[in-house]
Order: sequence, then C-alpha cells, then structure tokens
Amino acid sequence: MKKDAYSRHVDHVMSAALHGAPAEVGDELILKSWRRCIADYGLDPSRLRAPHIVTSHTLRAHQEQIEQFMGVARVGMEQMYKRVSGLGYVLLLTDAAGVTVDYIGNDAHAAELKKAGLYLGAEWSEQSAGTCAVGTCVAEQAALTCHQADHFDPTHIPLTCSAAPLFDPEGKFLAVLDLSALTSPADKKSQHLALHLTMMYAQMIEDANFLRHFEDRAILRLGTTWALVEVSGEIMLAYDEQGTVVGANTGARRLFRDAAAGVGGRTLAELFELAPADLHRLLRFQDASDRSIVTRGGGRMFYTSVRPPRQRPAARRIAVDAAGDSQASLPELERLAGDDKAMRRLLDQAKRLVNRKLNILVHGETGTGKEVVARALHQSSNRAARPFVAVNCGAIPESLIESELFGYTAGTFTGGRAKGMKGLILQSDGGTLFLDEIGDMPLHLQTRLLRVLSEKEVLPLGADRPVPLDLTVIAASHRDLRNLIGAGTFREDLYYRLCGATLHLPPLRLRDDKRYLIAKVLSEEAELLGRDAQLSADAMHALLSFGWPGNIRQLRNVLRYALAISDGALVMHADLPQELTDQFSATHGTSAVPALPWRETGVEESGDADAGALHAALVRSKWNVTRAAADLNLARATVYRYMRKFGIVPPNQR
Ligand SMILES: Nc1ncnc2c1ncn2[C@@H]1O[C@H](COP(=O)(O)OP(=O)(O)OP(=O)(O)O)[C@@H](O)[C@H]1O
Repeated sequence: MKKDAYSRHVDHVMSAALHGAPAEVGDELILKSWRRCIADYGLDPSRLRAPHIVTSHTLRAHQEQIEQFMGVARVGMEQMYKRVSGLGYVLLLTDAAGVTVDYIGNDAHAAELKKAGLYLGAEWSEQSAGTCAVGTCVAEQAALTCHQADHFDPTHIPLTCSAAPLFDPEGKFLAVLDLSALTSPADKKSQHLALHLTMMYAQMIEDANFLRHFEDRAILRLGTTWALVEVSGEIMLAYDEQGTVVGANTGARRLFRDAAAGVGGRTLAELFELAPADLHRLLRFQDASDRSIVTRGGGRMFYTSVRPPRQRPAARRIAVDAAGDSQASLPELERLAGDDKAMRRLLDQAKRLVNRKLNILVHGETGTGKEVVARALHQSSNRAARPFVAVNCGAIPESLIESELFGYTAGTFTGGRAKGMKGLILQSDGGTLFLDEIGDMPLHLQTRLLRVLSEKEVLPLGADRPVPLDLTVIAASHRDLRNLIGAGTFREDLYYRLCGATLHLPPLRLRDDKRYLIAKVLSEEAELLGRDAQLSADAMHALLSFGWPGNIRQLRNVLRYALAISDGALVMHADLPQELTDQFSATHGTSAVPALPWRETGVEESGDADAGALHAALVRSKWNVTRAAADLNLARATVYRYMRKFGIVPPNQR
C-alpha cells in the first residue's frame, strides 16, 4: 500500500471513530468496531501488526473445545467451498475467541494465505487484529462483510472477508464461519453474494448441529413456504413426549424473542394455538394433511413438518442395559471400551492424539479391533469428512501392492486402466490411510512409503512429477515390528516414522469389560436383524469364561451364530457354538478339560501369539482349513499363508 493511501486510511479511521457518523463509513458495525478498537483496546491504526498465529499446542486446545461441532461444520464447509472454489476464496471456521480452528483453501497459495492470516491457527479477535470480519462478528454476534479499508489495521486492507455467527443448540455463541479473499473489486457490493452464502451455510451448519444434538427428540419445523418446510429448517423446536420445548434453533429463538420467559421449558400448547387433534398428532410425532399452525398472541401462520425422534432399536437398549452401561450416547471412540483399565488408558491417550497430525501404530492380536480403533480415531478427528482408506498389506498380492498403493499414470501398464489409476495413498489425501498388517509390506515398498511419509508427496508409477498430499497414517500389526526389524524384514527408519504414538490393544481374554463388549456386540448384531436380544445367565457365563483366541472378531461370529440359532429374544446356552459349550462344561467339571486354546501348543513360545490362535482354530476344526478360516474370519488363502509362515503342519502331512 502506498504511503499516502496508508496515512489517508489512518486519518479516516481516527476522525470517523472520534466524530464520524455511520453514513460516512457506510456500515454502523464497522464504525462501532473502530471505536472499540481505539477506546476499549487502545489500538493504534498507524501501528501495523502481522497476523497472530497461535502455537499448535494452543490451537489443539481451542479445537478440543468444539471438536464435535467441527465434524458437523466440516461437512458444510466442504459443500460451501465447492461453490466458491476457483474464485479465490478461502473458508475459515473460528471458535468464539476468533481462533481459526479449521480452514479450507487452495494449497497452491498457502504461503500467501498464511502471511495474510487466512490460515489454521490465525487469531482474528478485534483485540488482536483490530476491526475484521471475524473479530467484529465475535463482538457483535452478527453477520457482516469487512471489505478492504473497513479493516482497522492497514495490514489487512487488501482483504475482503464476510463472516456469520454460529450458535450452539442452547443458543450460546459458538463459532464464526468466514469467507475471505486476498483480492477483490473495490466496490463492497461485489461481496453481497459472498455474505449471503456465508449466512446461508452458517445456518445450515448450525441447524445440522441442532438436529444431531436433538436426534432423540421430535423436531417441529416451521416454514413460511409450504413446499420448502420439509427441507429448510427456518424455525425448529425440539420437544419431549409431554410437548415441552427442550431446544430451539436461532430462527425459533428469534420468533419467540418477545415471549417473556423465552421458549425453553414452555409447552407447544402455550406457544401455538392448537386444537386437541393437532396437539395429539404432534405428541405422537405424526404429520397431518393440514399442516398449518398459528402462534399464540402473535397470530403468525406457519406450515409445519415433524421429524420424529430417532428410534434406537429396543435390542440395543436391552443389551446395553443388561451390561449396566449407559454408554450408547457417547462418541464412537468412547464406546470402544467399558471399564477395562488398560483400554480406558488407551482411549484417553487416543483422544489426545486425535488431531495431532501424528502417525499412529496400533498393535494387538488378530481381531482385537485395530481397524475399529483406527476408524474411530478418524471419525473423531477433524479429518472425519475426508476419506478413511483401509489397505490390508497382507491381503493384496505382492505384484499388485505397488500399483494399488501408489497408483499409475495412463499407459504405464498394458491391460491397465486407460486413464491410469489414482493409488490408495492419494485417495486418502486429507483423510486417514490405514495400513493393516504393515509387517507384511515388502521391503522395497517400505522404502517408497518412507519417502512418501517424509516428503509428503507421492510419485505414481510412470509419472515424472510427484503429487503433494496431506497424509496421516495409522498402521496396524499383530506382530512385534521390533522383532521384524531385528530379523531384517522391516525398516527401522519406517518404524520410527510410523510410530508417532503406539497403541497396544489388549486381547479380549485379558479385558475386564467383557460383559460390556458382549452386550455391545450382541446389540449391534441384533440391530442388524431388527430384533431384540438378551442373554440367559448361563449363556453370559459361558461367554465370560471362554478364552477367545480370535478375540472380538470371534465374539462377534459366535453371537451372530447364536442369534441365528435362537428362537426368541432370549439367547440360551444351548444356542452357543459347541466350542464354547464344550469348554464351559469342561471348566465346570462335566467332561475332559481341554487346555485354553492358545496355550495348548508350544507355538506361542515362538513369540507370536497369533500362531497359537491359528493353531487352536485348526485343532478345533479338526484341521479343516475352510472351517478354521471361517472361525477366524480370514480367507482360506490367508490361513494357508500363515500356516506356512508359522510352520504349522497338519498331522496327516507330518
Ligand atoms: N470395541 C469393539 N466393539 C465392538 N466390536 C468390535 C470392537 N473391536 C473390534 N470389534 C469387532 O471385532 C472384529 C474385528 O475387528 P478389527 O477388524 O478391527 O480387528 P483387527 O485387530 O484389525 O483384526 P486383524 O488383525 O485380523 O485385521 C470386527 O467385527 C469388529 O466389528
């Protein structure tokens, strides 16, 4: 900015703030903000300040405060960004303090955007940045555009920014959605649509969050247009079975602003003129053919639509109640465990790792839930709306792993796809790449993967230029990778790249929350069948006493089987597969005692517990590989591969 233009700006801000009228500035919110900057925060428009970017530790703390909301907001932001991409805009989501907790922009301009503060971690409060769209939106809790010289600090004059406030389901100010650009036409009117788009998406995100928050409640939507009331939640009220309002979105709070006691805690009959039949249909969460309603006192007419509460299947309630646990409403990561100490510690650790951009290594026997944990970590992260790509390095034939992972360009292979193929690594860009059985990855591909991880770019086969990517890897192994390093089959440097943090999943037999897991898996399986399920006391006892060499995967298979066999809602001991009932009666003294499956051979002494589990499954199936594979939920080819690997030889071939 030229020096004279710069001093003109400073003079204009000072004189308008001290003596000016709103008409001179053109926007009352901007004028009020200039005054606050001078009188309340003691800012000086002639002192230029570079944008303030908070440390990653502070950023994480801000993100943690609104983590769940960020997941919902991200979906809306991505949709919105599609509408404006190519027009030079970036999207910011800030928290109520004005700290940018999420961001979508064109990475090609990352350096410029970062310099301008249009980036993750930038703090846009008025106290820090002077008048700006986010800061003034925070101060006024109102939508506005802060265009070029509206900014207090001349540093920000090149920018145009439109921001809208977001409120939580209780009406508390929560966040700001901001659409900004580094350059724009001089006329502020050019940003009219940008402001409206921002307000529209802010409302959509806020309403999506409202619907999620009250998914267990009926929602009454009111609209002024008959055909749109189903889809546009202009005004929404959540209410309980008695018709008492338990939540209201911003539109509804605005509508009932004059009601002395607000809307919360009042009944629908107090707010609307309702005939008994109308009240009845609302309490039964039914729609009616005449879908109009009139507010009491104000006499305003609206069209209505009712969204009934989400029905949790009875089976889920019964089963979880059976475990005496009320975790059903908790986020996915929390629900992975009951009160097992090791798992609770692991989940606490996992929650702290979620958005840290660290690669994570998950270790545990087969079927302990390594992939389940990886998915839950992804779903709890701010990458949740981006892809979760799972690759089983042990299952893809070695000849294909390279092209599957890294992709290839057109013409690289005869018989390949004409347009080339985007590899799985690139497909996970911005999301999470889950590399299962990482210990099975051939050495030369480990080298290529290491390069991808360190350089954050991938070179598809046949390509001459690498493609940059935002990669977060969660790798899993049932084997101790340090043993593989010792044996020379796993690269030590890759190991250190992958284990930004390591999570050790305990085997099911050592978990203290078996009762919780049994109830959870039973309810999930029963839900799939659309029925109720409970376990008889002795069936539960047998499940609790079993050794579970195949861990939670085996538990799921057993319960799926038992549900298929059982006649009614009650799963009996006799409905369980024979392997369980045999062991149960054995350990209770009614027949010969088989040793616990994973201890019955010396294979475990090889240092690999899975060899024991595999051997046990083969013994149980009388060396029928197909049945053992089904038991362990593995492909037959995988069972053969592991048999070769562990040196397990069937008796008839010894
Ligand atoms: N906490 C859990 N709650 C309910 N089901 C679970 C849980 N953890 C794992 N499971 C179930 O156990 C089975 C195996 O899980 P998963 O595939 O994540 O295990 P894994 O350790 O990755 O197995 P592998 O090493 O063989 O790939 C799946 O059916 C999954 O649904």
